[in-house]
Amino acid sequence: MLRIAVPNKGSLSEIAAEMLAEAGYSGRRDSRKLVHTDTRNDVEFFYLRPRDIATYVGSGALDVGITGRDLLLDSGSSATEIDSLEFGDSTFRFASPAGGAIQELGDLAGKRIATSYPQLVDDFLRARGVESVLVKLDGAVESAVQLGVADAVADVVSTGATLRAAGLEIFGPVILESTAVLIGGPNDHPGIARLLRRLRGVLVARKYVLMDYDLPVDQLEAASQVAGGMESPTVSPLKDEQWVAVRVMVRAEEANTIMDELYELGARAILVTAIHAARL
Ligand SMILES: Nc1ncnc2c1ncn2[C@@H]1O[C@H](COP(=O)(O)OP(=O)(O)OP(=O)(O)O)[C@@H](O)[C@H]1O
Ligand SMILES: O=P(O)(O)OC[C@H]1O[C@H](OP(=O)(O)OP(=O)(O)O)[C@H](O)[C@@H]1O
Ligand SMILES: [Mg+2]
Repeated sequence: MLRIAVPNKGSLSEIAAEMLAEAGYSGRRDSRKLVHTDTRNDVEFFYLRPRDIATYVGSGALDVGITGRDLLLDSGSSATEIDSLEFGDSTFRFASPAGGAIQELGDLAGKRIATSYPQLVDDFLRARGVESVLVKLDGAVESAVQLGVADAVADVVSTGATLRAAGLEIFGPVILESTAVLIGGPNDHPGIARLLRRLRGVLVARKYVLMDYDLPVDQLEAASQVAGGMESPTVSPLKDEQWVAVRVMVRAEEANTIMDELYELGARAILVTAIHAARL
């Protein structure tokens, strides 16, 4: 049985659960349950704090996990990133009082930096030869400057609203671009490849749509240039031999542009439908 660590709370938990459901796995019904077995798919889910997931996976206690790249790097665990899961994006940045004395990385030398990600920040500063004092806090680090326990902060920034509200301003280089990731450890479980295929399938299903249309047969080459499909378009005969029916997968964001171009080539009855699952 494949043992999978998933976030039990926080920014990543809901989307991770949705993604696993779309990938065909059953999940816990009660949010206080910490373990759920999906016997049909031969997997066991462990609902853990996202910050702890890399520790469990890196030690081999669990086979794979879903967590944030920033949390993985901060954990110091030997777990490694298998793939990005394309949600939970955030940027990790330094911030200091707007218009104050700390404006660039070098200004942090000898200063106190509040963060919940001390390992991540320490690795970053060390690699650049900056020596600062890290003040480890559990959360709400933006208040640390106002309250006098730090001179600057290093934290997750999404919209930037929290920083602004605390009178802080981003400065210096990007510490990390983070996203939710699938991580693995020492266990080489055969179920990992299947899980990965399913999760990638969910990402494809979200990104692509199916497009069906009728086309004058002499326009087939031109239409294939507009939308070539994954391997090649599926072409079916119609009763009227001057026409064919064509089916292709296209990127959802490009669907309308492609419909416009196909229409101009003479395509008619162009239909777009959602894909519920995919294996490429
Ligand atoms: N707006 C956001 N705030 C915090 N974390 C975010 C945000 N957007 C994405 N993330 C990512 O979510 C992960 C942090 O999740 P975690 O559950 O530990 O913290 P949280 O969402 O801040 O929850 P809490 O602070 O209530 O424990 C990190 O990988 C982080 O990059
Ligand atoms: O850029 P923004 O969109 O404002 O989001 C970023 C803020 O959100 C998170 O805090 P969270 O709400 O998780 O509280 P915490 O600091 O207690 O973890 C993060 O730590 C930042 O403070
Ligand atoms: Mg938080």
